[in-house]
Amino acid sequence: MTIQTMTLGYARMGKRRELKKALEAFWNDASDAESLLKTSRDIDVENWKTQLDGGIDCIGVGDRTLYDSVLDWTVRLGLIPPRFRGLQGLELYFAMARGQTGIPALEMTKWFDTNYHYLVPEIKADAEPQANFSDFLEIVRQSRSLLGERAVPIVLSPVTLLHLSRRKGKFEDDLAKLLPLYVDLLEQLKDLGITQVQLHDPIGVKSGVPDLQTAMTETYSRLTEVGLRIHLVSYFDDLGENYGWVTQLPVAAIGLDFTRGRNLELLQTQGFPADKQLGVGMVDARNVWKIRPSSVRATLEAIRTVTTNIYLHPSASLQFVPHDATQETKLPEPLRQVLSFARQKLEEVVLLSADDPETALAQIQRQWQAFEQFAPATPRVHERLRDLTVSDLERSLPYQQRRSHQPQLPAFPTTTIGSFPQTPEVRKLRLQLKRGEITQSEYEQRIDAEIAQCIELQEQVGLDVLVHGEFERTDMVEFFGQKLSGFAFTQHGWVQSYGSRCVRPPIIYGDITRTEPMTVREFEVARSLTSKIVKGMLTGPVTMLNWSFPRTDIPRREQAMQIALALRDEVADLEAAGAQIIQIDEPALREGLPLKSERWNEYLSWAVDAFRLAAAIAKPETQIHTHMCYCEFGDIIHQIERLDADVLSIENSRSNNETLFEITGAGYKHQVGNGIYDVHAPIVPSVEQMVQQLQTGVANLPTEQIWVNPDCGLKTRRWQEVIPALKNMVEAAKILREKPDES
Ligand SMILES: Nc1nc2c(c(=O)[nH]1)N[C@@H](CNc1ccc(C(=O)N[C@@H](CCC(=O)N[C@@H](CCC(=O)N[C@@H](CCC(=O)O)C(=O)O)C(=O)O)C(=O)O)cc1)CN2
Ligand code: MET
Ligand SMILES: [Zn+2]
Repeated sequence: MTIQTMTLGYARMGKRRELKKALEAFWNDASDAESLLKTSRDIDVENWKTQLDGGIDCIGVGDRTLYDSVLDWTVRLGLIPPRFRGLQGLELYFAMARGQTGIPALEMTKWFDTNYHYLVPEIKADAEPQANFSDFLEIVRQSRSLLGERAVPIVLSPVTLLHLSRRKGKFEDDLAKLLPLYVDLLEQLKDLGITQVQLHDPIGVKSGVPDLQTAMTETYSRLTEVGLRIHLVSYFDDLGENYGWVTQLPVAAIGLDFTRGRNLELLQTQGFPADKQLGVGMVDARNVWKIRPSSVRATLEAIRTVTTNIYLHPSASLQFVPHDATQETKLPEPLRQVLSFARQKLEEVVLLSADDPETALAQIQRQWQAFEQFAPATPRVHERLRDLTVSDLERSLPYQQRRSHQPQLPAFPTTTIGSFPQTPEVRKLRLQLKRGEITQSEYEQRIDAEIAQCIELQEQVGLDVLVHGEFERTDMVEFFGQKLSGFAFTQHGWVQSYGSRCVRPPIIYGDITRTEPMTVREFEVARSLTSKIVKGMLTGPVTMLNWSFPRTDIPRREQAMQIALALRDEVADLEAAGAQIIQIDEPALREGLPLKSERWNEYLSWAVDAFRLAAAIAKPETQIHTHMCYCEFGDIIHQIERLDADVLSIENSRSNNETLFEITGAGYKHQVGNGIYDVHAPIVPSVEQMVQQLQTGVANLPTEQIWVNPDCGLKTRRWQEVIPALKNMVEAAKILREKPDES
């Protein structure tokens, strides 16, 4: 019998990133709300058609968003923090996402272990949420006119929403406030003729969530009374210790991720209730590789021995992969043949549901064989890794001893995180180079002019440690991917990171090697233009891995170590070129932490080792900085210490110094740059605000441990925001130098 197929959400930006362009035009007052909303609707319709034409039986709808879908539910549920009261409509929505002068945005953080960021709902104890689901109902109505019965609304579960929120009240009180609103929503969907809904509840895969069983039991008992078929969907890992009771919840169907974690094992050992349907997420929505025929065949067979009452879907929303691999005509054919982006994932789900998928699977098997002959293998890398010893991961002097050999700077030294505005002009240069309209040497000359301007500006502003500005980089990961062999990069492989911002994650397809220095030229240009210290800037091995699409045939650890070797050589080259300070960014280190704490140690042990392998070659005189953003550290602070970076700069400004408290509470002894302004909001922070932030630092850390910097790179900002903001920041540092104790 043919199996039913379903999708759990689709890429949101449009095939040519139409939404990004529409959003940015709207924010820049170059277009109106009408045309923004039209673009968004058009993308939705296009996506629905793609899924319909792809032969999907049940199409997830309602996940389209103008910024972030968690924010959408926050607004629909009327969970508006008091500082936004008085605002309405799109103005309210974008103020919550991006802030307004005097009104800070909601905090932004990572969506589980992905590079997608959501806005954290804030719920006061006395919140009285008033829901308005009209936009969602309108989307559902539109989808039904095109898709009819196939449209299945995607709803974010109140349990996941609350667990991801900053809350002041008791969990059960907050849940009790939300449940009637959700019941109301399902009633209204039912009135539209809807018979089934997806409730996305990924929180169930995290370990150690308190009172989850009570909350989910209460939620699904209430919601199921409305009389719709509820698909409870979980993804990103297995249900772990929750498997037993989750599968007994009063819902019609449960979707599980069979690409990560050990759901198959749980299914085999604990069974699956005969009265429920099992959603099988077997096509990996988080990576770009085609299915491996032997492995999907085995998984499907194993599942079928437990239950045959199944439907098939990708392992999660397809928002995490680009649109269409057939567009990547510049990639070598043997590689392109084994790539699967969103459109190909649909094909895979459909082919697996067919009565006899064998012919198609055999063809995919042949494509994999051709790929394996083609992918680069470099024995030298394996030899180098095999020959490593413990001392290769160790700086030659401990922190306290090497510190005095390193650059001596004024108290509260000021610096930036690396990037400066990526203006349309800089991007255009790259486009011109790509089209052959300018030569490589013209391109470099123009980049060097940007560097020169940036150095001059930093001197004028009075920063202590300068950077070259990263103008030559499309993105901190893609840039290195383009320089290293073993990485492939795409032309159109965009995925949303947050709001209108997208990334093109490179694809790791072979052993990784560095064929030449990657950053030395621009570093030298910058250094030649100033007598101040210029920091060398690198992206760390774990971040490169986590923000790429990795290979699935060798462990992630090995891939991280290969990248680390390449970076180690780069660190040595930067030092040789005169770098006294080198920053190795690891913003994705924390994001890669497994969702289950019992797997943390395994991950952290190799992740931290990879960083150390890259950094430890530095001489004691060289100061190693690292930078992390959008994460909490409290629970992994000892592993952060083990990185043994001399200076750690952290994102902080949107989360009220919590990260700083976590660090100081744990007695962190190395230097810390507590990000004192939020670079992701288009706002210039005042001197007073930054002095205040710094004073929080002073109250918690000895002065000699404190650095002064923004909370992340400035590439998304405009010069007119950056210049006054940095001037204010330097001014704030000066005030602290003069009278550190006064407020
Ligand atoms: N990989 C990654 N993940 C990250 C971050 C990060 O920096 N990198 N930072 C954190 C926040 N996330 C971010 C993600 C993306 C961007 C960002 O600025 N992305 C740019 C794209 C960067 C890029 O590749 N730019 C290309 C230009 C690509 C482009 O749009 N080209 C145009 C032509 C040029 C033009 O007309 O503008 C086209 O192809 O149509 C370049 O500089 O060369 C964007 O969305 O606008 C910022 C932060 C967490 N995760
Ligand atoms: C997402 S972390 C960014 C670090 C990088 N050096 C930059 O300044 O953009
Ligand atoms: Zn950052």
